[in-house]
Amino acid sequence: MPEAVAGDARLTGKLQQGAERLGLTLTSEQLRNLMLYLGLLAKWNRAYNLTAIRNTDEMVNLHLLDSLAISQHLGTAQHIIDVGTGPGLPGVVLAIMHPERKFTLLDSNGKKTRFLFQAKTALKLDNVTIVNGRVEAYEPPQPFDMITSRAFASLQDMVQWCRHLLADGGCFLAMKGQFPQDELDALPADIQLQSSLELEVPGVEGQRHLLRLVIGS
Ligand SMILES: C[S@@+](CC[C@H](N)C(=O)[O-])C[C@H]1O[C@@H](n2cnc3c(N)ncnc32)[C@H](O)[C@@H]1O
Repeated sequence: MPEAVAGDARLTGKLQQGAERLGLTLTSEQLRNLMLYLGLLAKWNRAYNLTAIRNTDEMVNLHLLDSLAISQHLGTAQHIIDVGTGPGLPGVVLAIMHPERKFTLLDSNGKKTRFLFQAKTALKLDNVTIVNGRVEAYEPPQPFDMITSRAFASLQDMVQWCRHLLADGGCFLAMKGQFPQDELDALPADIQLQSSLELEVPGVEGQRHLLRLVIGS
């Protein structure tokens, strides 16, 4: 079944065209790995309820393309943690796109991290480290340049739970739907919004925003 999804020419074309609309030209290896990940997600989702999205067409838009939409916005960050990654969104997609960067994928849900171990092995993602646990309690061997998150927590909780993970000069890259003005207003005074980008994701209705937050002096 993962092979059937991964080899589906229509879904592959849809992913490739969607990526092009985002300004990305996927290599054949990236395309193959993204489709293999889709196949694994669709398969294990049946047994373990990893995501509420069950339809593979919708997964292409709402999971793969939505994650790919931030692929060009990682700047120079080399050491990245995706917090509340769930089944690896956006973390696995970014790790496929950027094999030269290191990604830590963290989630407190054991079912989801067990799936991530399967995906890491199947996709040979040597640049990925998986951590099962609550982010507040995580003590990394070294701090990160960037913290990514999608559908994780309010900005206030995210900053409170994760700021100890950031290296000096590092940033948060938070994927949000509507512009979260109320969440920004509730942030501590030393957290600054460095930039906000409105993203258009093929096949995804509603607003998408990408917020870059830094810790000020
Ligand atoms: C709504 S899901 C989003 C998953 C994925 N980022 C996505 O966009 O599909 C939120 C995830 O955050 C995880 N989570 C919530 N609080 C957490 C915490 N304090 N530490 C680690 N993971 C947490 C949950 O287990 C869940 O998998």
